[in-house]
Amino acid sequence: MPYSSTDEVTIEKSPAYFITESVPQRIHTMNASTKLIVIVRDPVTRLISDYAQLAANKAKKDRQMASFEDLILLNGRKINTSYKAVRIGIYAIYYSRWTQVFPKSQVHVVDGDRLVYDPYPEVQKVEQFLGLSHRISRENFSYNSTKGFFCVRLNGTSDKCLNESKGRRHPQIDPQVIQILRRFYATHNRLFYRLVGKDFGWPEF
Ligand SMILES: Nc1ncnc2c1ncn2[C@@H]1O[C@H](COP(=O)(O)OS(=O)(=O)O)[C@@H](OP(=O)(O)O)[C@H]1O
Repeated sequence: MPYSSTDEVTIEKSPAYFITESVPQRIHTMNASTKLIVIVRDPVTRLISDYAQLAANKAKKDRQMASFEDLILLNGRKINTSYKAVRIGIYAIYYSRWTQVFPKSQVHVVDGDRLVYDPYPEVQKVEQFLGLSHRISRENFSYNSTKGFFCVRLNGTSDKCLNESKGRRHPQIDPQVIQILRRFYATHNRLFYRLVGKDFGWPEF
């Protein structure tokens, strides 16, 4: 990480840090005052998004992906917990790991579902958490109906949207499989809500 001067905040983003066991202690050893931000979304949607991303990457190489159901279910009914993308959604495991090393006051959890449909309040909370004065306003977000997402408006006119690899169309999944997944994640989600002190309201059925 580069050094920051007193009027700078250095930000680094690595999604895999959240789940990698060795990372919390290594970051703490590097700088114990580091502030951590994690963006979470309904783990079922996260899992489908993960699958859509892998399928899109395979399609680019003219390769086909196994079906979602074949990957996440054993014998068509039981959740395959050895599938990495399934385990990533058990946020309580990873959050506990981080908060054994860092105080909870240094870990901010962003509601990723809300970040999509109403980004401003989530971004405001991040400014506050980082101790920054409020510079971002509602006018800095404009809804792009073609993309179906908010984009960032910087100088009043030009919009910066995320590229097409973000916000892909998700595949249709059998509602029964969704139900099995929702039941599987429900207990883990409730534990996560307790640990964070916030109910994200992810569907359980
Ligand atoms: N404004 C805006 N525009 C487009 N997409 C948005 C936006 N805000 C949040 N998102 C959601 O970000 C999801 C992609 O996040 P990733 O997990 O791939 O991000 S990363 O791995 O940390 O880079 C991506 O998930 P998918 O919809 O599954 O692609 C989006 O839902």
